[in-house]
Amino acid sequence: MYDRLDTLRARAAGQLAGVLSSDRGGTQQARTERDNLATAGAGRVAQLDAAEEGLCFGRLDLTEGERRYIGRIGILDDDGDFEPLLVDWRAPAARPFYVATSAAPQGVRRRRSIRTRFRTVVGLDDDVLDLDVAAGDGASGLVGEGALLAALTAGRTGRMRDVVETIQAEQDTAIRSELRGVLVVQGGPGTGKTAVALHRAAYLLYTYRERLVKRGVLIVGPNPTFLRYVSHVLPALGETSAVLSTVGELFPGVRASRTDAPEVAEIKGRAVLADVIAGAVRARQRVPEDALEVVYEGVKYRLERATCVAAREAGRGAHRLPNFGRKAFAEHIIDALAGQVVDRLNDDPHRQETLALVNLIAAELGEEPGDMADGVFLGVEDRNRIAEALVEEPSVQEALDWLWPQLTPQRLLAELFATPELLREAVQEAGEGARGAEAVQGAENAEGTENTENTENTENTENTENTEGPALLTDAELDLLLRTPGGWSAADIPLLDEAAELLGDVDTAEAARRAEAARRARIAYAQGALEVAEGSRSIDLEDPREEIVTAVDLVSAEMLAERFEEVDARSVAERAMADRTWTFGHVIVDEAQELSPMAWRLLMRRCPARSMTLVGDVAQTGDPAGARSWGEMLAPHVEDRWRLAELTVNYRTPAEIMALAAEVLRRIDPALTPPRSVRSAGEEPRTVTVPAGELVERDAELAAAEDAALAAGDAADGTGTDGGGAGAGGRLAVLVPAVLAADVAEAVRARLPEAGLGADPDLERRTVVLPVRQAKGLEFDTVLVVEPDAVAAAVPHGENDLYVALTRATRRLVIVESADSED
Ligand SMILES: Nc1ncnc2c1ncn2[C@@H]1O[C@H](COP(=O)(O)OP(=O)(O)OP(=O)(O)O)[C@@H](O)[C@H]1O
Repeated sequence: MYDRLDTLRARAAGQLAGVLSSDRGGTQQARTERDNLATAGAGRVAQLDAAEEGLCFGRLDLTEGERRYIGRIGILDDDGDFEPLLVDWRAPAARPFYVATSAAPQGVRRRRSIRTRFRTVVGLDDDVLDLDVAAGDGASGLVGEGALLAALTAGRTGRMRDVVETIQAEQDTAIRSELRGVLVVQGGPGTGKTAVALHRAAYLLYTYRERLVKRGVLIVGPNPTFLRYVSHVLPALGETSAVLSTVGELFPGVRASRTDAPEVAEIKGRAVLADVIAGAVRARQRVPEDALEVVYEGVKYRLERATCVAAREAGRGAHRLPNFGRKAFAEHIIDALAGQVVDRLNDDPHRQETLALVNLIAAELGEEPGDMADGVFLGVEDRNRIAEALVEEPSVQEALDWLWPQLTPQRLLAELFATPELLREAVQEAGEGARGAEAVQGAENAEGTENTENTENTENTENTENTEGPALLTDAELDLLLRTPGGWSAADIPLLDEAAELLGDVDTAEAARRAEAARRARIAYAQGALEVAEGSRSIDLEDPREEIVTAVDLVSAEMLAERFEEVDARSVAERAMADRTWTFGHVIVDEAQELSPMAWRLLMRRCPARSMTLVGDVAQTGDPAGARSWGEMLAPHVEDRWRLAELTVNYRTPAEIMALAAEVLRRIDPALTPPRSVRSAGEEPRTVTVPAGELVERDAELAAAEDAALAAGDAADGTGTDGGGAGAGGRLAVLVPAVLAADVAEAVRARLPEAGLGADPDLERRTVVLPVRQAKGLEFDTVLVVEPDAVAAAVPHGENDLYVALTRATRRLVIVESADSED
């Protein structure tokens, strides 16, 4: 198989070299096609390279005598019959490797796990399924137990690895679940949810390639540290077309750099903010109490309230989105002003004298008095010219901007959060808007019409009665939202997206309009080209008895135009991340319990087809805006149309450590069951109690001792490197309450200068110090949890954070608490 891999690789590399060295000239079209070929060729080479390590890892001996090899990619024999030499792990034929048991052997007699190191086989594990039945074995429920345990006890490296060789049956079911609809994968710590999420992405891209490569698959993770931790898994599986992102990176052109206090982030995450933003948008379409004055050519004109109300109605009637309705509104205002200017000029006190003079001249010339005789002084064209001049007038522009500004999401939110009056107006308007919409909704439902557009805006208004309801946000909450402008936080991103949605993307609409105009131009051009072809058809060939096929018969103008369309050479990922309105073929969310209702609204917009995989654990929710229940979280978007896959086996945390974590889980919710650990470590968790004043120093001391122990392991393995760099012997994390993070990091640095510290530390360092919240989704061989009581006491999800912290270790857990905290 490796011989065949070498051949395929040489061929792919040769083709790529050919494309790259070919003539760089030619038309734009030719260049773009060449770029696309080169990208595809490079992808193929990368895919073949990725298959090198562990190319073939399984064999199935079927009862019927067939033998199948399972591996990272599919390889066909090329001796003429193109029999599969190796079956891709994602192909249906590979499935029994993951799910066959002695109770349900699926035609499998023997499953063999093959372990290789480079190109040498170093181990075999056989499950003889019919023998297992005879011996009463196979009760562990694990598939390929030997290979699995070998994988689980290996030292961690600071990067997540793929698990294709040892996927377990319940994970396989989730991975291969169909593409459509919303799949929720719920599982306790260490049950392989992240592994499932990533392998599912690879499976979907393989199985539904045509459909998914064009729109892309988006994988959302909780923070950049986590994304870096998992970022090697898909490339190692030969997949490079998934987009990894946090929610904070999903608004093009904005990078979240500001940090919100947790209570502020929580308010910003509430679904009611959608109403507040809708209110803010409406409130920006103002009318004056009495009238607004504008100055044109030194003369004051009044825009009466009634005129402004009528203009606002005209704008709102013209388009649902204010940035598109504004044109109609502005035309109304300008028209009203132009009318006033014309009237004023016509009422000029000198007009009668001028008229008499003009008539006199006309009479002298022996001409008719003409138009002017009936009093029409300024015609339609004059009025249009005045209107054009008015649009340019600063005073008029100022009035228009006050009445109905053209807003970007950034300007709307920056001004909203910096101006108490705007915020209050927005909330008031939101209350009225929501009540109004609810009434409309009620009426429409009564008529039996379905209105999907409005449901999203009214979904959180149960508590706003038709009469005056409770305020959507309290005064104290409004105060928390106020801040000076400058920079955006992660919690602002869904709000910006919401605002863009409610205002109308002028840029996007403009781009679409230009694209459509260009398409029409190309069609017109192509039509011309076809006509020329038709006209120049040789007369000699025009034999009515023969069916002559010409270009005109073969292609339509549209087809020809498509051929000339410039193909966008950017990757799907690049295009998707640059376009706010991009919709993905599938969206996968890891640690999905952490997302706020506002973040869900953003993600749902990126996936209108609702083809999604959401993995997480509602018992691990740490974010104040996160979810308590999947049903509650999903109801506004898909009601109860989602399916659940549950993972019950913990592959990470040894039984001894899990027993301790289970106590915390009981405190979170006695109804929850901890996942069953697949192995024990043979070592109980250790608690070290230290005097309160020495806590920080002793943490550093213990961290140094554990670091040294891991380093010794590295040295024994022969994988160690100098200092605190990467080695395969294992990783240590010191997990601390946020308030102690800086002090402990400083003390650890003094002893271990190479340790990974700070907001986004390098996880490949042997030792890292992390605030507990940052440890979500990660794992380490040894974990030191500092001051667990302080972690648990944090509001509102302290116990959940502690549960997360206690379940990060694959081998050893040390708890450090101060004597005071024990009291
Ligand atoms: N089938 C498997 N074979 C080998 N290792 C596995 C398997 N499933 C999971 N693991 C390993 O178990 C560990 C935990 O997996 P993962 O991080 O995906 O769990 P999780 O459910 O996302 O955990 P948490 O919710 O605590 O973040 C990882 O090291 C992963 O590689």
